[in-house]
Amino acid sequence: MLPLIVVATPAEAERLLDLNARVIVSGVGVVAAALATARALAEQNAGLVISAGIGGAYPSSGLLPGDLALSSEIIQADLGAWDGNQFLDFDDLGLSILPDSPHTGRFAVWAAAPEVARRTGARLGSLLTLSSVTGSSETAAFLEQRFPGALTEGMEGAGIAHAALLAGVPVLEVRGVSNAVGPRDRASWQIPQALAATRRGVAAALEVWEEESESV
Ligand SMILES: O=C(O)c1cccc(C(=O)CC[C@H]2O[C@@H](n3cnc4c(=O)[nH]cnc43)[C@H](O)[C@@H]2O)c1
Repeated sequence: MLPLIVVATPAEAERLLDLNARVIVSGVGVVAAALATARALAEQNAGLVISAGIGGAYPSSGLLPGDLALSSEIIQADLGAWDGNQFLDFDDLGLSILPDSPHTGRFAVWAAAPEVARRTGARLGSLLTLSSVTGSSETAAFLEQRFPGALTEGMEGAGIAHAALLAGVPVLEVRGVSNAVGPRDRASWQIPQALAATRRGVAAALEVWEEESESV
């Protein structure tokens, strides 16, 4: 079973097409990503799902454009309710993303993620998914405080993880850092460096997956 790689845009797919995996382009955002992943897994099963692409790094992570982040956990960070200026998450609200069991939108990942991080020198930590790009230092600080140790944000990971969970397939998120999370400064985004980092992470994940598959 080939691994499935899900990216948001054709530019993110371009550098991955020669790898030994099926690559699909979902479109941007958590819903587009979930739907595309669910459809792809229904068409053809996969042994591993990789959510890959560029992302923003939280200032306290110390990550810079061109660096690589891998998920130890994938968190759907904007699930909840505002009560005045207090944010209540699904734990507080007693809500679940699943119909018949508790799940707050914090997704466990593939057990080999630490090995991929070791081989690449990537940082391993929580990767957040949001429906919009954070555009202020205040919001970045709020998210860092709610999710201590969070490395990056993107817009697709949790949707891909949700579809993978329903299909019973392990998932990993790989983000090459293109920008710092904070005030919008699109001109400073370093996309080629981020795409190169993404490829490095995905290639290492496939290497580990192939070794694991050969040993069983
Ligand atoms: O602000 C703009 O002008 C603009 C123009 C083109 C693209 C964008 C995006 O925001 C792309 C979102 C896309 O890239 C991922 N991404 C990259 N950096 C971040 C971030 O700091 N926060 C959230 N998502 C980010 C995301 O996964 C999307 O696929 C903006």
